[in-house]
Amino acid sequence: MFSLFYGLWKYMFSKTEFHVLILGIDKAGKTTFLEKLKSTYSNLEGLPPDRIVPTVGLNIGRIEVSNTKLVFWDLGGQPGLRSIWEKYYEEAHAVIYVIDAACPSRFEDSKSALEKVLRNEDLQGAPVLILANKQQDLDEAVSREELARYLDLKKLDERVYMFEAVSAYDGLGIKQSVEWLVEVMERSKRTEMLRARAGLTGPPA
Ligand SMILES: Nc1nc2c(ncn2[C@@H]2O[C@H](COP(=O)(O)OP(=O)(O)OP(=O)(O)O)[C@@H](O)[C@H]2O)c(=O)[nH]1
Ligand SMILES: [Mg+2]
Repeated sequence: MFSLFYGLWKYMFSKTEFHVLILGIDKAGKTTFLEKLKSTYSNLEGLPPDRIVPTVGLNIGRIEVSNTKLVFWDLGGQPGLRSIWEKYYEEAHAVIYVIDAACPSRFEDSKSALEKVLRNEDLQGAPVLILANKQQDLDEAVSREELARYLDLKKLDERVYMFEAVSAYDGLGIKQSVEWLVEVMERSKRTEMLRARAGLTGPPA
């Protein structure tokens, strides 16, 4: 009986917490993006870009958006570190994949790393937010449309995804991207599955 009421209480009153993985090859701008996110959604000043160093371990960022808690896991994208990504897949509600839109010489590496992420069974059903970063402040950045064509995003039909142009420096595109992410995570089958696995099932009918 107690566990029934406890389950009900937990379902009704605990704030949902979503885990979002930030992936992408090195220098894409993942950590800069996370710091901008933190300063956009909290009173905390994010680290300025000139104090951000390449990620070797894990950076964690927490924000709250419309009563929903988001925990971001930002991992290093250097080739030797990418094998660590998959250790976080099972617990992730969604993925943000960051691409440096101003560096065409690395598009191929970025595309194949993205395809590998999308193929992984442990991320089945996870919504994916693909971000073309450095979009506004660098003239050499390719357009959102051109990058979408290169990535061949049309073939992602079965996946819940959004492709957005952002700038981690000035915040372009950040709010609409995060709002989309919260909305899709709230009603995704993946969230239901992770909730059930954590014992947070809904109240009995
Ligand atoms: N112009 C411009 N530069 C950016 C932007 N975002 C990031 N950068 C720069 O890109 C470089 C890499 O940024 P990081 O945030 O360290 O990249 P990362 O993806 O976290 O890299 P790893 O931790 O090595 O995987 C830094 O020099 C940043 O200042 C942006 O929106 N515009
Ligand atoms: Mg980093």
